[in-house]
Amino acid sequence: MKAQATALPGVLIITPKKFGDERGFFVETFQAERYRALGIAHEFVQDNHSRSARGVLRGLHFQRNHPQGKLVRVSRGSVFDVVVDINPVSPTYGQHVSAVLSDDNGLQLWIPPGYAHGFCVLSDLADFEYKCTEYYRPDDEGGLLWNDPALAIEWPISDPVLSAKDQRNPTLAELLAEGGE
Ligand SMILES: Cc1cn([C@H]2C[C@H](O)[C@@H](COP(=O)(O)OP(=O)(O)O[C@H]3O[C@H](C)C(=O)[C@H](O)[C@H]3O)O2)c(=O)[nH]c1=O
Repeated sequence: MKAQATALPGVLIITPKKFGDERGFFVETFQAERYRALGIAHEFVQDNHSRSARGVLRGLHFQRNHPQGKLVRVSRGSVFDVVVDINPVSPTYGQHVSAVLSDDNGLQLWIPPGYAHGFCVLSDLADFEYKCTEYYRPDDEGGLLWNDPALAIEWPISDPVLSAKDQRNPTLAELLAEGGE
C-alpha cells in the first residue's frame, strides 16, 4: 500500500495493494493497523454506499459541529473527487485538491474531519463507497456551492445533475459571513 500527501493538510491519496491472478483481483480496502500507521487513527462508525449516473454531482458537503472523516473509494465506474479546505484559520483555506477515483485505479482518498467533499460521475454509473468517523446527522449538514468561482474547481462536466439542496448551497464567502463552516 502507498500513500501520497496532498496540498491539503492530512488529505492522503492511498493506493492499496492489488493482488491479481487469472481469477481477477483481491484488495484489502481497509486494515486498521496499516491505516493507523498512515495517521488514520480515527474509529470508523458508519459505512456508506451511493450509486449515481453519469453527470451527477454530489456535494460539496460537510457536517458543521460533528465533522466526518471519510475514507472514500469507487467500486464501480469513475468519479472526479474534490476536497475543499473550509477552515477560515487554515493556511490552505479555500484551496482544494482533486483526484479521479475509479474501480480501475483502485485509489482511495482519506479526508480528515473538517473538509468539504464532493464528486461528479465520469462513467455511465458509479458506485461510491466510504467509511465515516462520525454518524450522519441531518440537522448538522452544511453545503458549499459546487461552482463557486472563488474555489476555481475545474470540474470536468459543465451541466451536472444536482439535488435541489445542492443547487441552493452557499458560496464560501456566504458561509464565512454566516460563520457556518
Ligand atoms: C449522507 C447520508 C444520507 N442519508 C439519506 C438522506 C437522504 O434521504 C438520502 C440522500 O442523502 P444526500 O442527498 O445528502 O446524499 P449525498 O448527496 O450522497 O450526500 C453525501 O454526499 C457527499 C459526497 C458526502 O461526502 C457526504 O457523505 C454526503 O453529504 O440518504 C442517510 O441516511 N445517511 C447518510 O449518511
